[in-house]
Amino acid sequence: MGLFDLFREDIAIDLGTANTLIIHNDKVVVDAPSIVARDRTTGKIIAVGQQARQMHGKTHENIKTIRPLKDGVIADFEASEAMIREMIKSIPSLKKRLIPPALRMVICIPSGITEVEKRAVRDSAQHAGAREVYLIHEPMAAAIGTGVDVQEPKGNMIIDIGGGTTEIAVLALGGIVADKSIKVAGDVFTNDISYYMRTQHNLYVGERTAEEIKIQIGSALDDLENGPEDMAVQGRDLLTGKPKQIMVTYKEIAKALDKSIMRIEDAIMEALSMTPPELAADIYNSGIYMAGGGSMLRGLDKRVSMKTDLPVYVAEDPLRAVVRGTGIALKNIGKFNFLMS
Ligand SMILES: Nc1ncnc2c1ncn2[C@@H]1O[C@H](COP(=O)(O)OP(=O)(O)OP(=O)(O)O)[C@@H](O)[C@H]1O
Repeated sequence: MGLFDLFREDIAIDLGTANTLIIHNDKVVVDAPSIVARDRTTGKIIAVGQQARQMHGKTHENIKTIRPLKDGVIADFEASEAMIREMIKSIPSLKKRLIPPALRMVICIPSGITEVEKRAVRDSAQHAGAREVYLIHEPMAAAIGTGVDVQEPKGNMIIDIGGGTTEIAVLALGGIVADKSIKVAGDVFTNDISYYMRTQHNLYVGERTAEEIKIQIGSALDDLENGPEDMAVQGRDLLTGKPKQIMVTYKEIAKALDKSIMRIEDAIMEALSMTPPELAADIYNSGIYMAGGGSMLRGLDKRVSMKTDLPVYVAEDPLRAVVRGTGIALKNIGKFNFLMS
């Protein structure tokens, strides 16, 4: 270990549209919503993560809550930099250091990202204190985090359904052979539910409520073996303006999400059709891996399996697969040639 190593700390970041996760010393030390609250008058950041999320949708005119990332990429540079900085500051094991450490970071980025968007991630990290920044494509990180050996001469298909993007990639020999990225993922599902509530029930629900509905009773199939119980949903009646409650079934949510899921299915079919035949044969044998929070939607694995006639495996703890993979990449910086410095 060199002298420099004593002052260096390594962290892996999954900078997501919905959630940001950080691994330090093999442990997930940050797992928080990607939200920042800013005071409009002073311009100061007053809260990030969970605390900012609690304010989301409930702010008065002096406070603004911002989601710094949109569709997997940085939409508000200043807010994302502040968010990264505050989240790093909150890591208990780093707080103890008398001298601020030189940070080496591995950050994952969507595969369809432009050079300008890549630059924004790198700059945000550097402004937040990183000395060395390495980037890794999200599907690669998701595959590693799911336990796939990405270096072997064998094709593997991974689908990462996050908040802003669904990334579908065929990986072999440490590289991405075919990929398709679409902006249909968890956030669109949430919007579909809000739209359904407004148009079918005249009920205006906020983003948080729509997301709760998705998590509690969301489904990709309208016929589940053990379907969830109906859910009581409160919001504002669009006709009378009064607060109101209605009961919602999972079958209704399956209907609300159907079109968006069809777009994901189409993207998967397109990625499969771009796959070279030898790798297609491998995928036929090994099936498809799914990760990301969106993959937790009830029945989605079954629906993709029915569409592709392939077995589908959902990662253990899908919300953490990407950061787990990023953490493994961090430990193997010298070994993994697909890490971009
Ligand atoms: N049980 C669940 N069922 C359905 N969706 C879920 C569930 N739990 C979380 N989600 C959704 O998963 C999404 C977040 O997933 P994830 O943290 O993997 O995304 P992200 O990495 O922040 O986004 P991106 O990769 O697009 O930048 C959110 O839209 C959230 O509502």
